[in-house]
Amino acid sequence: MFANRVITRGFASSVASLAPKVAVVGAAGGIGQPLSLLLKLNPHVGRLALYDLVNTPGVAADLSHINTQSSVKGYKGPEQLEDALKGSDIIVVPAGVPRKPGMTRDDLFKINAGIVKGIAEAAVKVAPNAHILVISNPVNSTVPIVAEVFKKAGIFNPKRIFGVTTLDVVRASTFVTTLKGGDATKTPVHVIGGHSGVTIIPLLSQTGINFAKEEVDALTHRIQFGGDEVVKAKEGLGSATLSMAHAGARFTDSLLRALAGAKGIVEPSYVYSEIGAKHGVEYFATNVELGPEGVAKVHPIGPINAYEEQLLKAAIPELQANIKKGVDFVHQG
Ligand SMILES: NC(=O)C1=CN([C@@H]2O[C@H](COP(=O)(O)OP(=O)(O)OC[C@H]3O[C@@H](n4cnc5c(N)ncnc54)[C@H](O)[C@@H]3O)[C@@H](O)[C@H]2O)C=CC1
Ligand SMILES: O=C([O-])CC(=O)C(=O)O
Repeated sequence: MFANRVITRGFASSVASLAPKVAVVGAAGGIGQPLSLLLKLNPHVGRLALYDLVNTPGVAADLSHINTQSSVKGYKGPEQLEDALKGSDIIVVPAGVPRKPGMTRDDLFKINAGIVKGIAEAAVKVAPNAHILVISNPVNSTVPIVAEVFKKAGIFNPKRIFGVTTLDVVRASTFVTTLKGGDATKTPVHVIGGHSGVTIIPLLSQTGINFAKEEVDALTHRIQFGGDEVVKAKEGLGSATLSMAHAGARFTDSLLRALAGAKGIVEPSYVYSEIGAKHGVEYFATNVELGPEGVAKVHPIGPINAYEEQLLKAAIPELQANIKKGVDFVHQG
């Protein structure tokens, strides 16, 4: 259900329509700009609010000339953050610094933790019912940061906070079909765990495809470290932006459709999870069925083989440490 439905008139239309509001925080960045473009093209978006510390008036002016139904408004600087978020149904957060070669996602914590915490605090004030889609790394820690800010305010709703891990399944489908053939758009791969290195656990046994042991090793490594391929290729100029914009737009589109009542929409996401709790972690990525309230059902891991059991075992201590770091940051910071 949309948190903040309002009636507005669509572009060039005399018919009043419901207008879900999506805010993008970090909208002028490498992910933010193409993501905002894809959202401007999405017919389910009614109002697009673009927030960043810099350049958003220009990005908004540019996108506003596209003849789709949604309105676009730019907001710049901390004094405009609350106005940008106010009344949002969905807040997508690709704000913060990206990796350079040699860095881990956890190395970004120092800068990005404070950025994400500040955005969550503003959301608590002006958009307490918004669904928050966290892209900023390290996702394993930034999702707990958002959750703890909402818990502190006494309004935590686990159905509304998502770590966007869609890029992991997008990559997994691409890499599997590159090796084995087939249509990547019709070859889903269940990827569970978190969003960094060994915490990314592809469940290749669930694809129904036969792999040799060396193929499983190579694919697992490539899916776990796909982000590093892009960081290396960009030679210090950042990490994945275009593929991430696609992944973020896909997740936002799925959620918008589910909020509007569409059934059977399943996307992977790193969420507060009873499935995770069984393995000793509060947050865990698995397939999630989306519904009118956000998370409708967190799907179980499903059958896994001995190889994947080992991957899971290796992931848990790192995930626990990443989650604790995020939780502690909110209570100490
Ligand atoms: N979840 C995932 O699968 C992925 C996550 N990422 C992460 O997304 C984040 C953004 O990456 P890029 O767009 O490439 O970086 P970028 O540096 O190109 O853009 C980041 C934007 O955030 C803005 N920003 C900084 N502080 C802000 C604040 N307090 N409020 C609002 N905006 C603020 C900057 O001005 C900049 O425009 C990084 O942390 C990166 O690691 C990147 C790829 C995939
Ligand atoms: O690798 C990075 O730092 C960005 C990211 O999360 C990804 O591409 O999966």
